[in-house]
Amino acid sequence: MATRVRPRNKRCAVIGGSGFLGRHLVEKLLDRGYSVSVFDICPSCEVPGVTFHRGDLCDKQALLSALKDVSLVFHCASPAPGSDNRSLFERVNIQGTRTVIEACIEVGVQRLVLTSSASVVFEGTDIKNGSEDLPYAKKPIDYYTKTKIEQEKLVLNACDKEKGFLTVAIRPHGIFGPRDPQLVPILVDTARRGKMKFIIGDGTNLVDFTFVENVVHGHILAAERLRPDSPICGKPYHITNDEPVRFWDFMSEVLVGLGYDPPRYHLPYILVYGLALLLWLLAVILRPLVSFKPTFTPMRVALAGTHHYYSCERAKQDMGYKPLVSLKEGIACTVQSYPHLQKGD
Ligand SMILES: NC(=O)C1=CN([C@@H]2O[C@H](COP(=O)(O)OP(=O)(O)OC[C@H]3O[C@@H](n4cnc5c(N)ncnc54)[C@H](OP(=O)(O)O)[C@@H]3O)[C@@H](O)[C@H]2O)C=CC1
Ligand SMILES: CC(C)CCC[C@@H](C)[C@H]1CC[C@H]2C3=C(CC[C@]12C)[C@@]1(C)CCC(=O)C[C@@H]1CC3
Repeated sequence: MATRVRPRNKRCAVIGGSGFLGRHLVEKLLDRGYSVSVFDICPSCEVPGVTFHRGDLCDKQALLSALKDVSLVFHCASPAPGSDNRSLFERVNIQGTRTVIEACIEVGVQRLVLTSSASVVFEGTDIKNGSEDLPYAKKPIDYYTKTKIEQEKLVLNACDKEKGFLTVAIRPHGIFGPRDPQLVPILVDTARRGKMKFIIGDGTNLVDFTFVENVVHGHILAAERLRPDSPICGKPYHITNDEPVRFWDFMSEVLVGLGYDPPRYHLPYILVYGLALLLWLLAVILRPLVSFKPTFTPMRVALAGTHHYYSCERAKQDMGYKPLVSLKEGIACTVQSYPHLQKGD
């Protein structure tokens, strides 16, 4: 069978393309006529039509061969936030991202789109309709956030119109959707262990949850608008569903959709946060002897008990972004994609 040769600007690579967001992105890029290579440490990307390169993004030689002939790179690889492994985060998100930038420049990649996170400005206190002008968190709550900040700075500072290397960072928040390995599975696991009975705080805190297809849409718009004359070069952009929702209403809707009871009883935020800090400290101290991972980490408790929603006005203005799927549709689609997590299964 003859293979169609695509123009270089339609040849892209997705680093982290086997992951949750990465794989949705790969599928949409293929639909839009891109030829796609995936570079990932995890070998689970079996999407037909994709060239798969297995490797660690800290390995420059492996990257150089995977990025040959590619003009556009999406970097959406990261260790999972729950891993709480400082050296892994530093190695992959900081040193690894440096390596990605060097490799891109060496092989002549012209555009690099980073998946950052809106959490780079989150310090555990309320953020209401936060814009991209908010400063980076001075005291990030965890190593994931700390290294995502450094990663974003590296990518945005590497933007160089003279050298023809353009970069942009997309900051999604609370991504959910089919095949998400985090939000719904952790929620259901917590419910199955009988720990989802409590609302942390008064339950009125508003947050952003963003359906994965909207996040993908934001990435592709950014990539296609990344030209030397564009205002988006070297800048970060929030991508959300633009429908802040009460954290506990969202959790309840997902739980009820899957057949579980919603949480009912209230616990004071400060008490739960203090307990989570204590548990985290215990886990660190006891790590040489026993390994246990608390469900209620300080970061999760902070996310569950504060306002954190962001304005995506800038993405609307500069790249014509508009969410394609509403929160209601996104939740329905997500719930029905997890038949195995339904109560009783
Ligand atoms: N999920 C969310 O709510 C949000 C996510 N983000 C960001 O979006 C991006 C994608 O997240 P998501 O899809 O949820 O995460 P996933 O864990 O599903 O995907 C990340 C992928 O990167 C791979 N990876 C990890 N380390 C390396 C490495 N050293 N070299 C090559 N590949 C590696 C992972 O493999 P393995 O599974 O084997 O580790 C995985 O396949 C991340 O950058 C994350 O920080 C931002 C905001 C919110
Ligand atoms: C146990 C319950 C209190 C909470 C269960 C749900 C949580 C697992 C998720 C709710 C908000 C999510 C979230 C992220 C991970 C999963 C949650 C904590 C991120 C930390 C993922 C990475 C990011 O960049 C930011 C996300 C914010 C929201």
